[in-house]
Amino acid sequence: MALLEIHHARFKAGNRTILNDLSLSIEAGETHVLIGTNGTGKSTLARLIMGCDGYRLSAGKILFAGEYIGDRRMQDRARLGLSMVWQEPALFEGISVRDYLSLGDKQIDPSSCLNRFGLNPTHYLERPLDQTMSGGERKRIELASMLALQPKLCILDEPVSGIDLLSIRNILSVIGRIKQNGSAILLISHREEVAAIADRASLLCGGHIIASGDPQQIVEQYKSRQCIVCDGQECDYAAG
Ligand SMILES: Nc1ncnc2c1ncn2[C@@H]1O[C@H](COP(=O)(O)OP(=O)(O)OP(=O)(O)O)[C@@H](O)[C@H]1O
Repeated sequence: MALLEIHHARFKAGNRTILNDLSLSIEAGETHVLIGTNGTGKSTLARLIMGCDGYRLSAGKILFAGEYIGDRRMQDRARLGLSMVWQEPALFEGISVRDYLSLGDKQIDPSSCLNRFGLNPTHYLERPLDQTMSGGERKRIELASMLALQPKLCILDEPVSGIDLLSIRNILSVIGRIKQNGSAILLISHREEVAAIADRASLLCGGHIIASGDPQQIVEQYKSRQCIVCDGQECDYAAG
């Protein structure tokens, strides 16, 4: 049994079909990268898995650890072990970095989480997570929280966007650490170096998974556009 199973998912916004007959499975402990052009439905899929307001399937189902979660609220899904770092880091006004990193397993030392992301605890532990922090800093702190929370599945939407070039390697190695902690990871990214750390990849086109397999092969398929059935035009898969 896979940890996450999505069967024949369909999602409509108004009368537009965004995801169509989408099936995907992620095994426990697996790192899976989801690749696809802008606007093809990657973040929409992540919101559906997380149970964001307004994101419910019109057909198909999502199972987590064998349990149907389609009718569960976001907080309940988090309790089951689903976590996400959003493409645009969230603001947690009023909460300090120390408190934020202590929300999960109390055994985990917030200072060591920060150190692993190249953030000096002396400068960050007592600071509030607000607009005074840069986007890159907030993103690193959210990623650090995945080390502390140890979710069963964490979804990382564009984990290196907003991260400076010199720090990308460090971020990738900490994602490896999140994996070593036992979390399965769904990476949403266009970047080859991110795909390279995955065990498996899936290619999304027009709201439909059109190929899954070895990350390098999927990246080549994506780059060569062999698989982009819609060739940048209105996609056949979205027509249904
Ligand atoms: N609630 C909604 N209402 C209307 N349109 C929506 C809604 N949610 C998503 N969409 C549309 O669905 C399409 C897919 O959006 P999504 O953010 O999932 O793309 P993406 O693959 O993550 O793109 P990117 O790589 O640019 O981040 C877009 O055209 C978006 O405008």
